[in-house]
Amino acid sequence: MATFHHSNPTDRDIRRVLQKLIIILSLGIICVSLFYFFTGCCESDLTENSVSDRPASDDRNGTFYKDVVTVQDEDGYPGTGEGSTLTPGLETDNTGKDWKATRRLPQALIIGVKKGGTRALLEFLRLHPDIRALGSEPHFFDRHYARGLHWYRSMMPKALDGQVVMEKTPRYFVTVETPGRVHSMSRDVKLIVVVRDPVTRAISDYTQIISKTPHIPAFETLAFKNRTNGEIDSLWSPLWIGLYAQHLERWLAWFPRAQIHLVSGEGLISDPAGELGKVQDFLGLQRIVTDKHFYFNKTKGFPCLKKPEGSSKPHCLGKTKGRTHAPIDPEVIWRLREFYRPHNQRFYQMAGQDFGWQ
Ligand SMILES: Nc1ncnc2c1ncn2[C@@H]1O[C@H](COP(=O)(O)OS(=O)(=O)O)[C@@H](OP(=O)(O)O)[C@H]1O
Repeated sequence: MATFHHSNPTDRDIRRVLQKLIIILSLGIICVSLFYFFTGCCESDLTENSVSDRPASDDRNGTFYKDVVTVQDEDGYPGTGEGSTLTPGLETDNTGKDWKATRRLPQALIIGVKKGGTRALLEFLRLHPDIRALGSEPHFFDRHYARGLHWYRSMMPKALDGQVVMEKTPRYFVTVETPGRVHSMSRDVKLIVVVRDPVTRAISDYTQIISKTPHIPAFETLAFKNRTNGEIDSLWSPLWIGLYAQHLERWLAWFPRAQIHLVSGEGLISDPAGELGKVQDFLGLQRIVTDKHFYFNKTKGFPCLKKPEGSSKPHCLGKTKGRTHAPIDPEVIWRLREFYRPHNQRFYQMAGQDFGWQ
């Protein structure tokens, strides 16, 4: 009787199927690895000078790390206002070379001042091809520091080698702990402050506050500790923020003067290209944003962009920028000018620059 020693055809089929499965699985693993490699998802470390980094496990354990966080901007700017959300790394690289770009900690920060013209400066700088700026205010050093540098970096837009990564959070200038924290991230970071006549700035600040909380007392009431003897309440936030010398002094304890560039808020309105030219020099960039990018919009009463980033249409800043200010008693304005005079003089001396506020 004939015997059959060769293997059962069903077993052979199973073996073939298994081999195919193993090959498909291996190919899958290789593809996924390549994808992660090229998209930069596996970047593991921070820059060398990131001394106050939290361990990645801390950041990702669900307490500190959230895929979507709520940010509260001073701005009220479309897409970045109070209660809006900011998704880590949502912005794409408009250079079309996204696969080469990585997320880095910022090399430059616009640290203030609130209502100085920080949004205008950021939007104008974004026209520069060598600048990659975060649109929203991350408030990392003042509010979200516990999330760690890993989280902060994940917020930044991807950038190519040679591009300058930056963000703006105007509150940094006045928060006591911020200079030291910024210094521990990087001692070389470039700092930009847009300063504006502190009296106009205070009124602008109050105009914003009252737009959100309409039933607060009048500016003229809040500005004084005692209206009868004319004693100014210098601790009232809209006035306290304008004590520029006091705030700058804290930054100068950590950073050399040459590392801090002061932009005139008034100049940014009257001559945006001139101020932008100086900022580009300070950042070590070619002067690419020039007067050909701006036009003066008579209806808005401010310079606007002929062609903003990612668009071919002219564009002015939103309606929360360039608001009509609340009318203030001229005598109160006069008193505030007297109050700020010595502070401004001290600030001009520290800055080595006279901003010409009355
Ligand atoms: N080009 C252009 N368009 C509109 N507004 C301009 C512009 N340049 C500077 N400014 C001034 O910017 C002021 C708002 O400042 P910030 O952007 O720093 O405000 S915020 O702190 O981010 O809320 C804003 O203050 P207000 O005029 O009080 O609204 C403007 O005076």
